[in-house]
Amino acid sequence: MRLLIDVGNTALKAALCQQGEIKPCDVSALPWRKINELVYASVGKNEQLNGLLAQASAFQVPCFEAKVTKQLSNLSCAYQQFSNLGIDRWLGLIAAFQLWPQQDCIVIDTGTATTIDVLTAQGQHLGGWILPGLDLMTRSLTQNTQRVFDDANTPFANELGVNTPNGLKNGALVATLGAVEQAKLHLTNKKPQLIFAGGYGALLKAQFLDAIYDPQLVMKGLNYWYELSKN
Ligand SMILES: CC(C)(COP(=O)(O)O)[C@@H](O)C(=O)NCCC(=O)O
Ligand SMILES: [K+]
Repeated sequence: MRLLIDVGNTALKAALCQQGEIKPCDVSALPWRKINELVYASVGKNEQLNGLLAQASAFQVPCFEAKVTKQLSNLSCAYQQFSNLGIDRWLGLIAAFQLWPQQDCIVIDTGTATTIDVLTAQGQHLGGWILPGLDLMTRSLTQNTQRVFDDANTPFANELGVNTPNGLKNGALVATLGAVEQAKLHLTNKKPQLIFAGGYGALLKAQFLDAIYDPQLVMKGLNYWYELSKN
């Protein structure tokens, strides 16, 4: 059994992989005796991760950290300084390339930040953008203005705002949707596969026809990274 750990800036996510099946799990009750290896990716320092690595070594479970490389199988990274690319973005690209081969893809991962990455059918990562996540956008305004306020019960909607919380939330949503539309312009294929992941992935996916929401995209990418890298 393989333990997969994805550390973002907001949350640490864990999953157990057995016979290719990836299931989210709770790190407070791990079957350590059944875990053969721990594979992890982290975009920043994390005390909880350090605790898990310490437990792994206590149970003699080998640990492997995923890193960005310029090339991985036929996938190539757009960044010259490839180690500066967020590992979560690289893992999302690996998963997209494995799951939608020969297809132009746009990978949108909404977490603390919303990242957008453009990938050609040939495995060429063209690059992408880093936006504040939806909550970061709304919080930055409510915390830095006197009269913009939010309302927890107001949904994000792709509509004109007719009150302050609407204007705030819908603005964050349409700014993000607009960036996805802009990403499409960088592909000659007008119907790329849109793949959403992360906290607001389902919300964003619902705004597009034929888009995919895969909450386990980064975890699948982490698993593929390990399979592709260990050989
Ligand atoms: C942009 C990110 C913070 C997103 O991470 P997350 O929202 O999952 O915490 C992460 O991909 C990152 O640290 N990127 C490094 C800079 C770059 O990708 O160019
Ligand atoms: K993330």
